[in-house]
Amino acid sequence: MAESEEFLFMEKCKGVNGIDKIVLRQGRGISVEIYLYGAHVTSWKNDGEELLFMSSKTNFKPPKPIRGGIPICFPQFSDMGNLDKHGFARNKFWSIDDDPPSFPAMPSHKAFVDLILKPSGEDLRIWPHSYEFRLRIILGPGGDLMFTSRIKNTNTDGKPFSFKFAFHTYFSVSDISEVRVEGLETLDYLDNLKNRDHYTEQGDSIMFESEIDKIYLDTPSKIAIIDHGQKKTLVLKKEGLPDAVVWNPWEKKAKSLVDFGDDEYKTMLCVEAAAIEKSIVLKPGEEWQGKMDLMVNFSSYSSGYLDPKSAVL
Ligand SMILES: O=P(O)(O)OC[C@H]1O[C@H](O)[C@H](O)[C@@H](O)[C@@H]1O
Repeated sequence: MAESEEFLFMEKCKGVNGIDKIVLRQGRGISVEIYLYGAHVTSWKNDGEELLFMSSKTNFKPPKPIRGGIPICFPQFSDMGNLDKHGFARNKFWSIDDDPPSFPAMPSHKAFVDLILKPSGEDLRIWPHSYEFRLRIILGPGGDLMFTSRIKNTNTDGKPFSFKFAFHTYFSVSDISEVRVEGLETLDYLDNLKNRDHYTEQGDSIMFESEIDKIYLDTPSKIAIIDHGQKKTLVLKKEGLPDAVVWNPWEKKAKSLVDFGDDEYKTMLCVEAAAIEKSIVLKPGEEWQGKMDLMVNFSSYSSGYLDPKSAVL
């Protein structure tokens, strides 16, 4: 292929308000957009169809976080600490890591980017720890979206640090009343709407008819979001992230969020791969790794998606 015709698997460009953006592409309507502000994925398309929810009211104005897509919560989750809600990683400008230490990549993984976040002098006053947070985002040839998150303690004062973490994914759904989530039934959870008290989920797959904000504990490595309205199933696979948050603000809370449309709760669902209940603790020199893969299948049949023998995965 002539150089001028070369397919661009990765492109750097400008997004809303001139913020640097990376686009990963695989052809056939398969693409991902990532803002360097927050290392925030704002779009994931397969077959031309958008799979992530973005609020029509988000304004892409730092230091406010972007509402929708995939924000990263680090080193704090929610208000479980003294930092700003969900920590600072989603409000920082990340850099492209042009010289990432090598770690396994499949030869077929041509659409990828390595990002890095390190603290500035001012950041160290807010959270007095040195770290290197490396994030590799890969768009597979079939449209799978894969994240590897690596956080290293680079403190020179000999001190460990601890943190919580979440990939706060906002999935786009056709109609929240037509959606069910499989993989979380019968699990223990902390209910954010009830003082984070401990409960056990009953019954079958999770369905939605009111506000939900739960931290499921020790969850399986695969969770399926089955959208009957759109005949699609989104599968979330994870490693190193034992917990899973499920959030939908529903009508009343949606109205109280300035960057969220009043009716938009009907077309989104957050299912967040996370490490919350037990903080991760790293000594100087130690590194933690957490992975999340997202896949879509355009059919909403059965619960066979979580069967290890299923052809889907
Ligand atoms: O409004 P944000 O700071 O982005 O947080 C949005 C939501 O994130 C998580 O899902 C939390 O469990 C919720 O309690 C919170 O409301």
